[in-house]
Amino acid sequence: AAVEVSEKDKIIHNIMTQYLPRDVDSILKQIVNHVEYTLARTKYNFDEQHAYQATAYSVRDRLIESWNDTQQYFTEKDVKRVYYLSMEFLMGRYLNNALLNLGIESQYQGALKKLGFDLDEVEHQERDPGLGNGGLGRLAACFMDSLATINYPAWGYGIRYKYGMFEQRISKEGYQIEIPDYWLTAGNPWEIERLDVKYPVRFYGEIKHNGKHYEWQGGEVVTAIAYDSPIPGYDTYNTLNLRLWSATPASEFDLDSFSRGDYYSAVASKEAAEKISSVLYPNDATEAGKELRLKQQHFFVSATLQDVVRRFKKKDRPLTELHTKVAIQLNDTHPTIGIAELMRIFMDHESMGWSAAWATTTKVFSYTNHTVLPEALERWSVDLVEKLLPRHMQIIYEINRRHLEEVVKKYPGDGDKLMRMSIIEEGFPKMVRMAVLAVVGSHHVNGVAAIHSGLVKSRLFPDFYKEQPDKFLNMTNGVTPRRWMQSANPALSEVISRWLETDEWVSNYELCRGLEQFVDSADMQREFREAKRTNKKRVAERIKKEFGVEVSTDAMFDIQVKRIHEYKRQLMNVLSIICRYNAIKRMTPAEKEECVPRVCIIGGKAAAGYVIAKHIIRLINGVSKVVNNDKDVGDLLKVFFMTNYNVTLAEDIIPANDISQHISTAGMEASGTSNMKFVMNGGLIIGTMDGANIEIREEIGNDNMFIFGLLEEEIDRARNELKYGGYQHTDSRLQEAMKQIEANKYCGKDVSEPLLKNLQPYNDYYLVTRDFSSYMDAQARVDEEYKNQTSWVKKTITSVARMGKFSSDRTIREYGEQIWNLEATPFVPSSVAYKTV
Ligand SMILES: [N-]=[N+]=N[C@]1([C@H](N)O)O[C@H](CO)[C@@H](O)[C@H](O)[C@H]1O
Repeated sequence: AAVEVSEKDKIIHNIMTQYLPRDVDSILKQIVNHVEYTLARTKYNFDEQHAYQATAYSVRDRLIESWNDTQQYFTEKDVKRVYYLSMEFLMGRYLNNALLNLGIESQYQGALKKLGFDLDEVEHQERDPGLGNGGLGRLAACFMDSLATINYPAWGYGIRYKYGMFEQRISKEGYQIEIPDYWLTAGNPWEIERLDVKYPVRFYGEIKHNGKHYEWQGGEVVTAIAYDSPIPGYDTYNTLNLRLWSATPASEFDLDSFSRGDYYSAVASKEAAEKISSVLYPNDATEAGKELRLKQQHFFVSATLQDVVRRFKKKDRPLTELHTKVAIQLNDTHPTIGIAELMRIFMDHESMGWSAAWATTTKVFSYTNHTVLPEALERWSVDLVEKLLPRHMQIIYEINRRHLEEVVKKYPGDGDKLMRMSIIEEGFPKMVRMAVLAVVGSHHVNGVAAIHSGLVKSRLFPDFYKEQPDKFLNMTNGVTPRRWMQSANPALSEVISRWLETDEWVSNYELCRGLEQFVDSADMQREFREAKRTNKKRVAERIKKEFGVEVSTDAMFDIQVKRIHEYKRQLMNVLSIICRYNAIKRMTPAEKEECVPRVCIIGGKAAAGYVIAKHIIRLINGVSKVVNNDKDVGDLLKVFFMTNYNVTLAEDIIPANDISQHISTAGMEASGTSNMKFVMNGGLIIGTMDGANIEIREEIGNDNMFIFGLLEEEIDRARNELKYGGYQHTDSRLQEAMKQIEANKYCGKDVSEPLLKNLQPYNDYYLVTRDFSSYMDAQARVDEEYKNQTSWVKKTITSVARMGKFSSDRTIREYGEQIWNLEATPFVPSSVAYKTV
């Protein structure tokens, strides 16, 4: 049917009809325009930082165009949207990713060149927004890129922390120091402050019943303000929205206290409000358990749900149909309070009855678990929830009462099952198990790799799995090939595109299988090696600059970068480095000839309060100092702890890997995602049968990986053997290394003692001593294999070719088909209301 076009539309339509032109000269004008009109600087005098800002604003203009059209198109098509709720979004730098996804990098290169700037240098001006801890936060970012690229209607919702992940510095003694990361010093051109999008969020207070429904009154109210960032898809017009909330005081100023002359509390309430979104809790895979953390969770979830319900209600239809247009994914238990919050909104604001409210709520939410580590499973004391969120505690009690009623009906008298399946953990104090609430309130629950999803069913929620097996799914993680290959590794990406004669693999990774037919081609092998050498050279220069040490790019670059955590066993890595060092010290010149030189790179942050993890960093720096200054060793072994590991550093060093380490105690790394990035960037893995390592091995083949160590099902027995003296390691290399540590060869007693204590059989919970010999055998296999560079490069080519499963596009398609039931909705500029290309 013809679309009714108002006069106003006709006028609007005839201005700004075209998308911003993409030629170099137009882009140059747009950049200089922003220097003048946005940065208010003269076009004759602006430096690299200003050039970055102006470039960012001009790219943002383009994103805003397709962003507005995409949202309008989704509204016009009345599509179902998924809302990804996450306390963390580790986005990394925006500029280069936006230029590549818009397919406009070379034009910007040309325009900036004409202005006397180098695009690479300009991109380095950008701060890396560290709004996340590690894998979980970065996964959310990769997912946003894939959601946009495969044209799924989606929004990301989170918190706009003023202080992101702390900046890590290393003292001259080798200890980690945490520096607050105020990342907004130069502002953020990639966000739009939405002063018109704000919601009240309440805390504390009391509950009244007004005869019709409950009312939550009193307490504290803060205002959530929205900050929107456009998320461009690759090679599509679709541009999604990431909405991050920032807390401000409900009333700008508490005039009453002020007029009472109580100036301090007038300001205090302002600060208290802003504190809610001020800092990210730096814990990875461990819960914070602090009141402010729960406040942060309720803050962003309440604002989000109010926003989602407002959007749904734009069209006149019953809220009992919310699930037909809205899917909400809980990124771990952090947003789980949302289940009680949606019930509150439905019943207290929308007058829905309990059953209708619950029926709709459980059709809206689905939950992803990211770890089985007991210390990471969030539990809040009932007292705290009752104090902070009294209405929610009421609702949680009622959810639990009705839930357990069903359990009792089916298993009368089975008190243990009741206890295991209860959202409330009895005891002093009583606790609310957020993971159980998430399972009870969700229509689907998934783990993030096959082995992990198995443990979620068998170890975390066996009773629930027994009742509803179909509720439990596996969604193996993935990473976006845009940032982690095309942007981070142009050298290798260029080789792949040339041999495949297309760069479509960037949005359809399965096409890379086509590389396998060339695996025996000397030319392809040479080009893969040259790309690797280019990346190793860049990292060698970085090491020279940062540590003043020359490294040879003929050496094998051995990299382990991830959060420092005992289960990730960086300690086992540094112990093997000490053994390698001792072995080299004993080598004859002839043996040294045969020895494969290694550059060992380790990096990662330890949570601020995680003492043992910080000790491990101190030991690594101690070993690095001794080894790197030992003339006997020379180029055969170099060790570096790369400071302040974050997304930008990962993009720089991952392409330079020959071998990367993913050596967690089996059953403890839910998935891992850096393992995928390393192999996609032409390296091989030494690892345990844990997390996604297992599926990577299935996809690329056992010959292309160096697997070692106990299997998950062997762990409990091994722990008991160690604990009760059934097993004592006899590895003389390990004993020698531990003796040296005890002698404080690499660090002081403050560090050596606690670390050695944890290696004692009864204490070695992470089985470092138990897996050590098998690990060293695998390391010896790596050395042997690396000597044959042709076979090595063939393994890397085969591996790159077979990594299609680990593109986050595959992961998101599975979520879309099996959990969210979404339609890909590519925006096609057609109807009158839209611009034309
Ligand atoms: N929390 N948490 N979980 C993790 C990571 N630490 O962020 O989530 C990541 C993303 O799912 C996993 O890859 C990783 O194994 C797991 O430990």
